[in-house]
Amino acid sequence: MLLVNPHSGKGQALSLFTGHVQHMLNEAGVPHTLVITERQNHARELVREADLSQWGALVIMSGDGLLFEVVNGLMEREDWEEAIQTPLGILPGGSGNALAASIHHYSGAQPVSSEELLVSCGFLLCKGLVSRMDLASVHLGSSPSNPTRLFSFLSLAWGFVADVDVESEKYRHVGAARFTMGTLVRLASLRVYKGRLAYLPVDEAKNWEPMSANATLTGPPDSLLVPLDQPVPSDWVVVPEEDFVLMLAMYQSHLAKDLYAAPNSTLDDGLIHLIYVRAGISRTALLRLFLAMEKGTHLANNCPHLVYTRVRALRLEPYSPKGVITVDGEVVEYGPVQAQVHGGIATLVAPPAGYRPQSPRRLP
Ligand SMILES: Nc1ncnc2c1ncn2[C@@H]1O[C@H](COP(=O)(O)OP(=O)(O)OP(=O)(O)O)[C@@H](O)[C@H]1O
Repeated sequence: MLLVNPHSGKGQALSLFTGHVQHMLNEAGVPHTLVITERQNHARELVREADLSQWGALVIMSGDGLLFEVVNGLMEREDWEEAIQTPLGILPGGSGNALAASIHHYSGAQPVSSEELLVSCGFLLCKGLVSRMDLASVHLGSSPSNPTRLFSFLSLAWGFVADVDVESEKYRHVGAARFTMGTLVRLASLRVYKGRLAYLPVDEAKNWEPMSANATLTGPPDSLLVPLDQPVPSDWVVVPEEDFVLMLAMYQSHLAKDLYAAPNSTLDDGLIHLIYVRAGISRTALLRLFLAMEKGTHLANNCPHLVYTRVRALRLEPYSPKGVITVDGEVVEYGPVQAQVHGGIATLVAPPAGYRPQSPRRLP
């Protein structure tokens, strides 16, 4: 099933699909049914109810937001454990296209233009290789006794990055350049975000009483988390600083096509790559970090304000009453939030680790 959001990106997803990918699928003998999404949550409802045995894969042609709906629709099903093993595919039709860029990168290919990225993802779709993908379970807790849980395949952001993501929506007509424009605008009014950040380092992962053992939540138990109204367990690290410029948790390599934010990440490493920038960084140094992020060299920049660490779970408690938190680029309820990674629970149409593309052969 190929779900196309006709409004994604610059509003050309359907013509991009028919112009670049459809004939590739036909030539590769990949039968597909096109579903044009009609509204927000259409895809989520559709996959929640669908007879999944009919489909070899669920592929979306949109930005990451439509895949976010599909993942959460699958995880809301009674048979979530089986449902989330349905191979998921992505064709870049948005302006960010973080997962598509990550898959392209994992395939060993060099960075390319937006249209070439679409062709590359179409080609990988025709090949049909599948891999495991991590998901993070994210709890949003303005009401700690009844937290909302959702599943994320890409990122959790607060502060500078989340603000830029939301504020740059108005520049979406320029495509991927919207993030550069948004970054420059926000740099001009750089601010400090106050809150408490804590995390479970990779080596400390110990299981606690499963949090989702209550019957109301579908999905795997979050054995590393305790309820949001309780202090974090003793083996967590509480970051001493409470003034930040940004917090970014990534489970894939790219935050957008040209933002190679977590260069050490792989599709199913079972890790959250946590990056935070402490307050006190100058505008110039922050700009330098974002410029370096295009090449993925920002972590080697020796920036004293930047901290990078690999974790299994984290908790963020923002102090300011208003603000923006994004999950996979989508704005979610603002307030305390915690997450834990579930290694490799989803399946993605993407080449496995170590895959190297064959050099093109000339047809006889
Ligand atoms: N026909 C539709 N009309 C309006 N909204 C839709 C429609 N189909 C899907 N949506 C919604 O559009 C939202 C944005 O989609 P998505 O993130 O995939 O694309 P995008 O916003 O163009 O991508 P990007 O954020 O990279 O620019 C999704 O949350 C989805 O629910």
